[in-house]
Amino acid sequence: MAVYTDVSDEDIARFVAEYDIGNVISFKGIAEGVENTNFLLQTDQASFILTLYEKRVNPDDLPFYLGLMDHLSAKGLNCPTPIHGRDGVALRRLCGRPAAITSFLNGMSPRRIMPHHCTGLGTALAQLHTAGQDFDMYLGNALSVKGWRPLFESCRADADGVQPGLEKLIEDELAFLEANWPHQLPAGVIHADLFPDNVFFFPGKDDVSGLIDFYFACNDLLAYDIAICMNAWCFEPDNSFNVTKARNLLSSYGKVRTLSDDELAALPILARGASLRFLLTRLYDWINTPKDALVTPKNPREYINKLRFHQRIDSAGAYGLGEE
Ligand SMILES: Nc1ncnc2c1ncn2[C@@H]1O[C@H](COP(=O)(O)OP(=O)(O)OP(=O)(O)O)[C@@H](O)[C@H]1O
Ligand SMILES: N[C@@H](CCO)C(=O)O
Repeated sequence: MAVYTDVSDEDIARFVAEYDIGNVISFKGIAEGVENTNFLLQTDQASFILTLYEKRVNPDDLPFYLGLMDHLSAKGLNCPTPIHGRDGVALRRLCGRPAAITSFLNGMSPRRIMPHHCTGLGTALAQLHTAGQDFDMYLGNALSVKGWRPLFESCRADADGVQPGLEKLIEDELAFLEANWPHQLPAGVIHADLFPDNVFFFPGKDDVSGLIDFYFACNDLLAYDIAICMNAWCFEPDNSFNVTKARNLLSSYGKVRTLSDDELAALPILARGASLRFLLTRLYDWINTPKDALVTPKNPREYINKLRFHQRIDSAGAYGLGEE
């Protein structure tokens, strides 16, 4: 569960009085999610999400995230819209934490991922990249190549305790990625955490109905975001790679934003980087989450398997391209 900060009825009534969104009729903590405290807030006008930003979010980065959601919503992308108070301010404080209200999105994240979900995902991801091109704020990716080594150093001593040989696997992979990372590819705003729990669909529909959780968004290589999605969406629970899902993702993306030959050629290395990034953050959480914590850390081993898969790939053809 993820309600780290308790908010009383009086606190919420006082907070909502700063906005023109009606009177509170219900207010409930949301169990899903691990990073921030989220509440479903219903007023006599509409439903909203109230988020209190917890430790992992740097408060200095919040204007970027909220500004980006404002920008993308204005461009017609279905993402949470920050609600501004009567004074025009969207980012406030509640119970000692930075807090904001955003619009509630209907739809559900898919429980079982089917190939058609990956088609919708590719379209939505390319729309996000296109809509983000003229966003005028910049936030570097703290979790790209330069950030991986310090993260590794902070948990390398415990790596082999999670899986024998893991320290060497990561050390070798880091050295490879640091030497070969394709820094020159087209860049822009990326979501950077577009896992199935952050993508909504209406039942029986192929198109994405909404994207949420922009709190890892940043400026980085656009194709790196595709690699993150490929890892999160195109492997089956038994760790096998589903080439149909990958083909659907890449081909629907390409219909909205053309992928250059250089981006396509770089996909295997980007996918290795995307595997290492989530392997490292999961490894860190696995080692550092107290046993009695309210949240269960995600298993890093899943990303060892993904990394090993991409290490064996030498061209993007293995991801289903050219097979349509
Ligand atoms: N704008 C929204 N509309 C509808 N539901 C939302 C919205 N924002 C969040 N939720 C709900 O709250 C849950 C948690 O949100 P979110 O994923 O942003 O939390 P988080 O703590 O940042 O989690 P994580 O980083 O682990 O994915 C979502 O799974 C979804 O059910
Ligand atoms: N999506 C991340 C966790 C939330 O940021 C993961 O699966 O490791």
